[in-house]
Amino acid sequence: MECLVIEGGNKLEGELNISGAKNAALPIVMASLIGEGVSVLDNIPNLRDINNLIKILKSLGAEVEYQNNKLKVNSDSVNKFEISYPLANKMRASYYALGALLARYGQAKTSLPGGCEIGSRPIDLHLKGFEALGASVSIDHGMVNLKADKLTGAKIYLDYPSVGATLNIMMAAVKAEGKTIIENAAREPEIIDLSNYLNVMGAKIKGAGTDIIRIEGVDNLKANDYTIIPDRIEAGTYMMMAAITASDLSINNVLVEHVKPLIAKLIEMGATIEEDVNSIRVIGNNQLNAVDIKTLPYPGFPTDMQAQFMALLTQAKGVSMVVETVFEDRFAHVDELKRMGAKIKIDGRTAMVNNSKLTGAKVKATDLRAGAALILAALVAEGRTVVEDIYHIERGYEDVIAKIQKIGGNITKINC
Ligand SMILES: CC(=O)N[C@H]1[C@@H](OP(=O)(O)OP(=O)(O)OC[C@H]2O[C@@H](n3ccc(=O)[nH]c3=O)[C@H](O)[C@@H]2O)O[C@H](CO)[C@@H](O)[C@@H]1O
Ligand SMILES: C=C(OP(=O)(O)O)C(=O)O
Repeated sequence: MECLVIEGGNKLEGELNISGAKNAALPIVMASLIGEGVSVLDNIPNLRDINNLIKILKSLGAEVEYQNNKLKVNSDSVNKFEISYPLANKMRASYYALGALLARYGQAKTSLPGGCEIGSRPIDLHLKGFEALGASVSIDHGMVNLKADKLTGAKIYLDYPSVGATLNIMMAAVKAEGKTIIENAAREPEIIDLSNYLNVMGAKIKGAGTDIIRIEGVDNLKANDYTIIPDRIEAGTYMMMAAITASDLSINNVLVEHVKPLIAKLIEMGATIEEDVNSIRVIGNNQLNAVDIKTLPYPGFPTDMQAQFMALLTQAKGVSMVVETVFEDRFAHVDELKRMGAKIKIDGRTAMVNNSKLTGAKVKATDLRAGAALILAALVAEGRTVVEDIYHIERGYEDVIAKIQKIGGNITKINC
């Protein structure tokens, strides 16, 4: 097993570059299967999830080359439409094969997806959407089966603005006959990124980024090249890293509008923020104030930043309240932070966080963002922290060790 070893207490300084967005890259890579021919996708982060996705694409018969953050996909050789359990259960995004394969081949079969264990994470909204477009849906022995001789546009109201359901239904609908309208759609930047890519392949999608998405079906999509947006959650994590260590960091290759909810909270806490066109400088200090947050769909405070922000709140003066509304079970990091001395009390979906002195300990990354929160806590803790189960962190943070070392953090990977 590999672990991270972090010695806390260093001030960080300098600049770092943000990688392409995992949660945009995953659906976009899968959507490359819809376009006929070869797509070259740029700014694809080198992550465990992306490498798993490449295995999935190859298992379906696609030709894939990946080098220097560029991914070339030739979708024309796809000749299988089923993803096995060991491939699907390693990641959430395996379910995007449902929308993509249904659109291009009228059939798809996959085991129910994996991903971070942060709640029950059903896919009922995805399946209702596919059914509304005319697909038959069945679940046998844990495998989801979709079949459609023909897809027809429909009006689909999502009970909740699910990111995955919006992306999946958007993919399935691009070649459906007639018009599809997705109401109460998710508005995350990753939805806009997928819509832009599908549109450069010839799709007719309007309204991505608002809660009503309109799709006019077309006969065919032709593969095209595309560059993925920067990762707002990776950017946010390094913003919190500057604040928790009371350091001065410049974070480059960020779309500032995507991290506005985080900027607002850091300013409320008393950090100094300087915004430029594509970069943000965060200057922390030792006098941060307690604040409250409630996670919400975009443009609210992102649930994918809740764990990292909670680590930061342990260093604020006073008591902060964190309410998690998106996932019903996303506080697994609390017990691990408590091992490091964090004073946090949980009541249902609410956590009360007190100012705490953190000390290094042996902890485990229970999921991706929990792992990131532990790195943040360890960088400010007294002494040495050893983080286990770091494969979760490698699902979502490209070159995390090199990036933190570059700005002066004492972090290494060991066999443990
Ligand atoms: C790969 C990826 O992009 N993952 C992101 C995506 O996950 P994911 O797409 O799984 O998240 P959703 O937006 O779908 O989930 C939000 C809520 O809706 C519920 N739900 C969802 C679908 C469904 O069919 N039925 C249902 O009840 C979920 O259980 C959850 O409580 O958006 C989340 C919310 O921003 C992020 O935390 C994840 O990092
Ligand atoms: C929850 C996350 O990922 P996934 O949906 O892939 O599990 C995340 O990126 O924080």
